Amino acid sequence: MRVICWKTIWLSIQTMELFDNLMDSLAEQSYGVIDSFLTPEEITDLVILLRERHLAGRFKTAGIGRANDQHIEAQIRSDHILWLETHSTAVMEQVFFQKINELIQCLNRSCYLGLKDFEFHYAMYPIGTFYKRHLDRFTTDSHRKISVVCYLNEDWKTTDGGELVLYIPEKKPIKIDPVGGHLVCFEADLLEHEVLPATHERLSLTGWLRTY
Ligand SMILES: O=C(O)CCC(=O)C(=O)O
Ligand SMILES: [Fe+2]
Repeated sequence: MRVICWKTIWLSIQTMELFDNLMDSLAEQSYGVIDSFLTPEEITDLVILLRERHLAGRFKTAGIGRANDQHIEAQIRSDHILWLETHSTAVMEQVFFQKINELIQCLNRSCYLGLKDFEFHYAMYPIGTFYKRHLDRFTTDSHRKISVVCYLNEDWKTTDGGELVLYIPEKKPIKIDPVGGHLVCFEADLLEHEVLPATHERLSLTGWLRTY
């Protein structure tokens, strides 16, 4: 006899509701936020992975420009990044990718975006570092449709700074605190944005949903 796990059903109904709200917000304002995309335990596991890899010297100073034409511009951005491998054997990264795949399916169903792929990197912003106002999509690569940032900052306070500022055309800029577990999505070719300096190290998973 099949046992129905009500907790699983309840959790997936909750996730669907969160995704529905995100779709509405994306359609109306070109951006959306989910407050509890990751649980505190999931954040802790991802931070452990991030720190292990950082200690192993695998992070690089982030550059600007296309993948095959990157150069470092410390006046524009000064975070350190490490790209994730899609076929990672780390369980927590696979759990994260599974959630991103569910998000992609939802976006394709509701917004007909034709998303087929994603790419993500860990980002570590040391104290006082920033990423000046920019647009994520390159003029020569139109396949990045949606920018996604998932924060990994445990116990973040508003006074710690490090806000993501979204510049929505003809509206007042929106400031978002990089609170652990929060996920922000926005249209990669539309919204200019910047990362303000923080008084604490600032951690995230940042990526793009692509049409291939
Ligand atoms: O970390 C954030 O809030 C945004 C990061 C960002 O804009 C980027 O990596 O392109
Ligand atoms: Fe960006």
